[in-house]
Amino acid sequence: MEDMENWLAKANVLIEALPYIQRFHGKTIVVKYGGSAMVDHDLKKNVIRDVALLKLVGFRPIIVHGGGKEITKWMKKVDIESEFYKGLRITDKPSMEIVEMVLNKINKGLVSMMEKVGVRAVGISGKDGSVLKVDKKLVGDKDIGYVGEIKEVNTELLNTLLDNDFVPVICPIGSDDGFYSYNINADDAACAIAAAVGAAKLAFLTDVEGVYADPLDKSTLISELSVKEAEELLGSGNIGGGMLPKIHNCVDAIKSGVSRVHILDGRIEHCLLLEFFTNRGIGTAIIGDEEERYYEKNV
Ligand SMILES: Nc1ncnc2c1ncn2[C@@H]1O[C@H](COP(=O)(O)OP(=O)(O)O)[C@@H](O)[C@H]1O
Ligand SMILES: CC(=O)N[C@@H](CCC(=O)OP(=O)(O)O)C(=O)O
Repeated sequence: MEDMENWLAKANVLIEALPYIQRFHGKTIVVKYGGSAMVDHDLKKNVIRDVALLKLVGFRPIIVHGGGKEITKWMKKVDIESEFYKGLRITDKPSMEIVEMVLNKINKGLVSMMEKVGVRAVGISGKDGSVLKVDKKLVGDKDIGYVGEIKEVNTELLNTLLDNDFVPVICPIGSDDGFYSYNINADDAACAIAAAVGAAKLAFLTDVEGVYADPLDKSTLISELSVKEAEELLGSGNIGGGMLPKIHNCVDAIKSGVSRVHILDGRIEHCLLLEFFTNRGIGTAIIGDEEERYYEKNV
């Protein structure tokens, strides 16, 4: 009897997933996998398996990954101190070399994990196929070195990979018109790519439950944020560090036509499956308007 109940519960989980599978079937989705949520190998394996499942039920996933923590670790090994300005790494020439080596290493590691679970993946940087063309980024009038502002996303290679059943795994390095390498914040890269491919959803996996109205008070977790509320929050002084570029990018992504943007806790096992296939909202959803709120609850 108990066995029967267990089986029925499992069947119900699959049935609950049905409308979501229908909604996203054939749609391109972008998963931004942040370095903060990559520290545990088992969790990493789960994230990759979740993306593999999304692929196998007919979605067209693209992974854009970061690796900020790993870069900082390797910089320390060669006695380079990491410095950030408004959440962005100040990147001189020697730092750029480390950034590129570390991100490429992470990239191929993720590809191997994906291939191991039987899903074909291709790892590229934004330099391949000129996917990410950049100009040097200035923050106000501050020069932060070889940091790129994306000016163009070439989707040709991405669409070729997606159409041929590969999962593109992209690390955030781009090139300028002179083909010099630039370090790009991975949230910027994910947002620009999601907008360029017309993604139906952009999910940021990070190492917090979601966005807090007050980062010192965990009870202030926000489950839904409209663009207007997100913009107000950015001006409140309560958003700091890596969350700054993330929320700016969430707002930009919605404004560029990405329907759903989520910030999820990558430390929760299978957070992607929970977000995509169930109606328990986890993390923080950034949404366009009241109608979207209504639609999500009634899907
Ligand atoms: N209001 C806030 N709500 C949630 N996290 C915040 C907030 N302000 C700052 N943060 C910080 O932002 C971090 C997430 O950004 P980041 O470290 O760049 O992650 P990732 O590597 O996933 O991009 C969190 O670990 C948290 O310390
Ligand atoms: C310009 C800039 O800050 N680039 C980032 C690129 C990696 C990244 O964004 O990684 P996370 O997603 O793990 O933060 C950096 O050098 O850390």
